[in-house]
Amino acid sequence: MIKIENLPEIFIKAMPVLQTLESAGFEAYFVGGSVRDVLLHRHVHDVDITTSAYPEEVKKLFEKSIDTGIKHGTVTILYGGESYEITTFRTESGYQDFRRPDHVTFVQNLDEDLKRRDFTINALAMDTRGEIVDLFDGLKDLKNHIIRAVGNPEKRFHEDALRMMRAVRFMSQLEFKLEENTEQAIKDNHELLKKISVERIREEFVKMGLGSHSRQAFQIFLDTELSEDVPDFAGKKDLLEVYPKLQFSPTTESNLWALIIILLKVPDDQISKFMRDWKNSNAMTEKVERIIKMFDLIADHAPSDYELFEAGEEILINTIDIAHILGQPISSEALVDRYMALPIKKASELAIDGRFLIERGMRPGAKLGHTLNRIRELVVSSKIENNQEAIGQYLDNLE
Ligand SMILES: Nc1ccn([C@@H]2O[C@H](COP(=O)(O)OP(=O)(O)OP(=O)(O)O)[C@@H](O)[C@H]2O)c(=O)n1
Ligand SMILES: [Mg+2]
Repeated sequence: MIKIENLPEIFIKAMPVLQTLESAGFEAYFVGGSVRDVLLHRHVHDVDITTSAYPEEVKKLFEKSIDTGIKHGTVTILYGGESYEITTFRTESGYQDFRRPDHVTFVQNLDEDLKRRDFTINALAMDTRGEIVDLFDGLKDLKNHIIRAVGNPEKRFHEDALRMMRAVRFMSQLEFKLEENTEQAIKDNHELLKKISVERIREEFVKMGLGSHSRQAFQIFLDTELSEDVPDFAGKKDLLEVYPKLQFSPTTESNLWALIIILLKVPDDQISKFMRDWKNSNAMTEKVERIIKMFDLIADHAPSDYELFEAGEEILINTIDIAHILGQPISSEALVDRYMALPIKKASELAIDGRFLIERGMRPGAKLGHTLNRIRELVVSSKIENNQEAIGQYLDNLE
């Protein structure tokens, strides 16, 4: 049996939680992503715990708990300033709608619980001594970089169709290959994805897009036809085929969307609909629209100082990145240098505000706003210095 020495701090901190459960006569293990990631020497972001104790029994053992998903056997407990999800050993039965179990059945042993998990690499458990429970050769698949469904892949995808998206997401994040039968089952069942909420699909899609092997994973996302069952992608395979052939991958969520929108040739007036179809936030939509606008602008002409200012640092960097990914010849260094040399980079850095104009006798209203904009433009393009004296002089000359 393999045993992990030198467990990361996050496990050490959680150990008393497992020990509390064990002392009360229950079994308890770390399970899922945390065990996989520690074995891969990847950062462990949270630990999930599975136990033979029923939710009510778990709650009795800890002072503070929250009923996060008590129907599904999950309680969140607070311990040592951290929160932990503790889920009772369970199987899932009766997946009428391919999404969520109709009801869960608690089971008395770990084996039954591990059997209903998605992939072999996610079906590993670790006990309080750091010993690994590996019923489905998950360790071998970890070593060989393979994503393989636990048992019958068809069954696993019928239980929860999102798992098909999780497969390509893990390919991208972990740089793993998809086992043949698992891939075939996705090809045969991709349509089940239509039953899954867009929010859940989006989460996996973004993780796939931002993983280190996103272009390879994207190819499988297309080959398996999963792409036919997500919003606005159906029938667009020829346009999306460009993605896996790109030189680089996007590194921000906004750039992932901007890139997809550019590849799909979504017209400007349809971008917000596209973003809404994917249930993106208004803030994300606005950012993506600004990046695409700047991308088009840069393709059309060398931006003025004021256009650089209006874009702002984040949009500019993202736009340069997109141009880079798409192999567009732009002088990114020169653009960044010019941006860095702008006299002001934010509207709030202007030496005057509306009050300054009012004190000089201007009445609040449209004209004041217009004057303020004009001054900002002149300051940004270095035609007036950014101080009250120089701006005052400019206003004197206007009168
Ligand atoms: N559709 C799903 C979702 C989750 N799981 C199981 O629940 C564990 C925890 O799920 P989750 O936190 O969503 O994924 P992780 O594998 O932990 O990956 P991440 O690092 O993204 O959290 C998984 O490892 C897997 O064993 C599953 O079988 N089927
Ligand atoms: Mg997890």
